Amino acid sequence: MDLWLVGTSSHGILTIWRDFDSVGGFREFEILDQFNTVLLEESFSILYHTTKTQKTWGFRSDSLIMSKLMPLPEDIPFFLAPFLPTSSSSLTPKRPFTTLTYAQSLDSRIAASPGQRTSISHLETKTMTHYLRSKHDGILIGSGTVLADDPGLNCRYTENGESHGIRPIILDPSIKWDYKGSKLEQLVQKGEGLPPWIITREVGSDELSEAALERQEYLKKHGGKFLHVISQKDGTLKWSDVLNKLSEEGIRSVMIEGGAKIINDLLANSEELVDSVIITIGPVFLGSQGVQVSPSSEVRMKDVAWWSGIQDSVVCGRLS
Ligand SMILES: NC(=O)C1=CN([C@@H]2O[C@H](COP(=O)(O)OP(=O)(O)OC[C@H]3O[C@@H](n4cnc5c(N)ncnc54)[C@H](OP(=O)(O)O)[C@@H]3O)[C@@H](O)[C@H]2O)C=CC1
Ligand SMILES: Nc1nc(O)c(N)c(N[C@@H]2O[C@H](COP(=O)(O)O)[C@@H](O)[C@H]2O)n1
Repeated sequence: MDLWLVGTSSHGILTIWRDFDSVGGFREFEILDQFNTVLLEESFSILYHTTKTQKTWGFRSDSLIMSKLMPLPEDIPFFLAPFLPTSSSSLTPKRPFTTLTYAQSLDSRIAASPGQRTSISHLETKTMTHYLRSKHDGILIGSGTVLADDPGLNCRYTENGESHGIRPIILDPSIKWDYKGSKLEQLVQKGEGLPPWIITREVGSDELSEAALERQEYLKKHGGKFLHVISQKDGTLKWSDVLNKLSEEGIRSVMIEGGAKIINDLLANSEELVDSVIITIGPVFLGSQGVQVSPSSEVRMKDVAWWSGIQDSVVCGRLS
């Protein structure tokens, strides 16, 4: 369990840091998030009163309930509209409408180091991400991301009080990730998320490790599903096959969030598979140890539009 430190700045913004080395107290801090204090949930109120007096306070991560999202900036729906799936998207069953979307630093990194969950987006653009989730049937990430981030992959944006169930889809060909005990499982148990689908390569059960078979059984028992795709000679899966499989399963739109391997592959090779690209850019340099987005060759975007908010900018476009 991590220790957390909370403090307010003079202009009333609550900042949450995570103890970096977990030993010897708070020596180095990773700034996790900044919340406008009025947006905090009830459970934060004690912390809020404590921090209001400029004191700091340590608490345990299991008592950290995520803040509510911010109100969505009014101009965001209009700005994003040309890049979103519509009700007539993907009526042809070949593949879903596919949005590639992620948050990056100024030096094109999506995490501070491999395997480290790193907050780049401001609460405002995080809210935009949840709005995007509300417009898609599925959200896809790779095994590297699920293992590093233990993400929630649900949609917390509500419209007229209605919530949207988005299907978490994980490209995990060798079933490395364990659903048991994950944040995703906790959300499903609370009725705040859907059980995930796992895309694996089509192999006989004798080719899977004992641990992978156990993970598979557990998830199947708890509402998850495995989608098998025939791999190429090098063991990788063709994106057209992956998307085709999702389409067969009724997914009409999917947002692909990462990580780096997946983003780099799709940017380099898949202009005919990706309909929109939506990138949040946060004002931070994550440094040369960071996980880099940089496709193997030049890629240009067309139909480009920019939006700027409190802290971040967002660029949307299509691959040319
Ligand atoms: N800032 C942001 O918006 C985001 C940041 N991230 C960060 O990205 C990092 C993870 O990135 P990365 O390590 O590159 O991992 P990825 O999430 O891209 O997963 C890579 C793995 O996915 C599987 N995979 C990918 N493509 C294929 C394919 N075509 N066929 C078969 N399997 C495939 C492979 O799994 P296997 O090895 O099991 O065969 C591969 O090793 C994390 O630190 C995370 O925090 C992630 C998403 C968004
Ligand atoms: N939009 C965005 N901004 C960041 O700063 C991020 N680090 C990410 N990461 C992606 O979001 C997933 C986490 O989602 P939950 O909030 O846990 O549902 C993570 O797995 C990355 O795909 N995104």
